[in-house]
Amino acid sequence: MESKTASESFIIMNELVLPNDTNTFGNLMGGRLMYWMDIAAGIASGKHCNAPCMTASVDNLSFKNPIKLGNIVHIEAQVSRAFNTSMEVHLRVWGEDSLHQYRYESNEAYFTFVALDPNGKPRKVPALIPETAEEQALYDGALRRRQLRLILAGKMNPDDASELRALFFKS
Ligand SMILES: CCCCCCCCCCCCCCCC(=O)SCCNC(=O)CCNC(=O)[C@H](O)C(C)(C)COP(=O)(O)OP(=O)(O)OC[C@H]1O[C@@H](n2cnc3c(N)ncnc32)[C@H](O)[C@@H]1OP(=O)(O)O
Repeated sequence: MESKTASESFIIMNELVLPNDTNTFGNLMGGRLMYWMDIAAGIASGKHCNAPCMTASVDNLSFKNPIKLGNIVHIEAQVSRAFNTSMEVHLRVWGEDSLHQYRYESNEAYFTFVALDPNGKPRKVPALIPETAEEQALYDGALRRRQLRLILAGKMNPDDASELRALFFKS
């Protein structure tokens, strides 16, 4: 299976915040943003492995700034590392006020997607090649984040999380 570069999975998604997307403060509902982020991450992971993918997990999502009614939601998604059948997708979100021409950071998150075969079972994905320094840093950190999320999901024994343990215990 041929490896693919990180940038081959890069996508940008834009949405306009309409009244039906907002809460009583006139800001974008968090749940609506998560819905769009899920779709963006699904497209990016599908581009990497050329197969249908399922959301396996979403890492902690904190909302730095609300996105206002009438503003544009700008989502960038790119696979940061591929494992065996799963991929970590890095997402960054900005709000854009196109009238006054400025952009503000809204949030950042990591989603994990699993590629599925025609029987709906996890299937192998191509390895990912980071090319830039930023992609390399995301790639390097992905193993630690994977170990943490698998421990929290009860799918990994903390004793086996060597990369994560190395952060706390220096030899
Ligand atoms: C054709 C080209 C298309 C291109 C363009 C497509 C565009 C198309 C756009 C679509 C955009 C919509 C995208 C929305 C997608 C949904 O909304 S999907 C709906 C929500 N998600 C679900 O319902 C998933 C339900 N869960 C499951 O089906 C299964 O638990 C899973 C996720 C498939 C995992 O299966 P499993 O039997 O537990 O398998 P297991 O062998 O233990 O683990 C498989 C992998 O999952 C990982 N994993 C399992 N649990 C976790 C966890 N909690 N955290 C992290 N990783 C985990 C494992 O580490 C393993 O990874 P690898 O080590 O192999 O790399």
